[in-house]
Amino acid sequence: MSLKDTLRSAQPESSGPLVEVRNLEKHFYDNDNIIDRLLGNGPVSIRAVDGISFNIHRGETLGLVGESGCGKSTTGETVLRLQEATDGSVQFRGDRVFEMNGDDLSEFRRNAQVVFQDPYTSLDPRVPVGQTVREALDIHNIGTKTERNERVRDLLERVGLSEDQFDRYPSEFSGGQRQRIGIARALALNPDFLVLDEPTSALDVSVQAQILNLLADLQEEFELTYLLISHDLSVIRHICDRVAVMYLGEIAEIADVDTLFESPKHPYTKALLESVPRAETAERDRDIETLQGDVPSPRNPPSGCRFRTRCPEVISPNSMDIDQHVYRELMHFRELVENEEISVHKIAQDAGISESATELDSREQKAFVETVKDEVLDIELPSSHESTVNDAIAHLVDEEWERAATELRSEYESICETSNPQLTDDEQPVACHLYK
Ligand SMILES: Nc1ncnc2c1ncn2[C@@H]1O[C@H](COP(=O)(O)OP(=O)(O)OP(=O)(O)O)[C@@H](O)[C@H]1O
Repeated sequence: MSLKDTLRSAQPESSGPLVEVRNLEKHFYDNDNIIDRLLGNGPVSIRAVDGISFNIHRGETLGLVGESGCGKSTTGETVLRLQEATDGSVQFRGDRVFEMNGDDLSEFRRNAQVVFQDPYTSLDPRVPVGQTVREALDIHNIGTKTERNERVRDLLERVGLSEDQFDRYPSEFSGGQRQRIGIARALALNPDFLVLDEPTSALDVSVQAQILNLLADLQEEFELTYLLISHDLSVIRHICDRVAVMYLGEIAEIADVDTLFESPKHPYTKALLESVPRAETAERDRDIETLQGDVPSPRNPPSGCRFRTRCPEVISPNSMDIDQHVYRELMHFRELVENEEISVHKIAQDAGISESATELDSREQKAFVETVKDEVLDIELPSSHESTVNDAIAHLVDEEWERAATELRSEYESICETSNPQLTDDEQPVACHLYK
């Protein structure tokens, strides 16, 4: 039996998705060392991946897209069991990956490989590239050394290098060539499944398309299944069949690639698409609603829908007649009150209230309220909302934070804050209260 046949026979066929991810969680912990414990600091969890589910079908490319820090790489590494999951399950060809050991685990490691982002750091500068590509064959003790070297030479040619580059060192290759070596290394054991973690983002734009085309050709030739992680929507569009959009450890939307680009549902997907620069002049001048601010910290994610602090379509309470911009400002204001982040003393000074005043007369009270509105609430408040907001602000004079917050909450709380939407169970699953 040839070495290729040996590798091929290890892969029995079965029906169903190749990879099934269910409620996957990966939390990291800060303040978890002995010094922190001695100082009495409790561990703080970082919810990098917080309960995500998706399938990857045989032969397809599923894209995982989202801003930096939303948990894409942690997802890829946890699916491959390079990181230990906190909870949830991954099935590969129907077998539970987190329960594998011995031969099962070794078989899974042969079948599920990774290509990393940075071809500069992922190759050992002291090892000739042929040896690097051969390493996995050596570890799994596959074939004779001559057969292994022959396979490596084949692979180098297949990824667009030449077999006589076997004994060269990584420093002798360009970035694109090094990524080709990384791909050859990932293919050595004839895997079924590759996680491609930002495979082109460290490369020059001119080389990116060549690597993506190579990945597409290899997928067809070797019937590969890909999970492609990228923050770059043009890369996603170029190569993916379906796309899962990730935000702060959760999945916001899953759709096939054309549907996602032509009719996105989730406000986050829409904002991501809007933030891509357009080539056409007419399009360049459009009124772009880009993403405001940064992704909140996964140490303390927002309640309810995680995107609601940046969402342009937050749902206001039933039948409230209020402009979206005003509503978001009021939500932000309430958060400042809840977190006691308004400098009451400075505002009292700015309002001309004497430090020694124990009780304010109605003129001072009014001046305080107006100064808070001027300095903190950066909007023209419609008259129908004046009295609720003024009453709440008046409580801040006596630093009655909770009372002020309760009044604002009772009037302005949104379902987007109180309930975390789950992915719908339909053709284009989306996790947003607008699509119940
Ligand atoms: N080993 C770790 N210890 C603590 N926190 C971590 C660790 N690895 C990742 N994180 C945190 O988990 C969150 C998700 O990180 P991750 O790298 O998975 O995101 P990403 O979407 O791949 O972003 P990027 O594109 O920047 O790599 C981030 O807040 C990150 O700081």
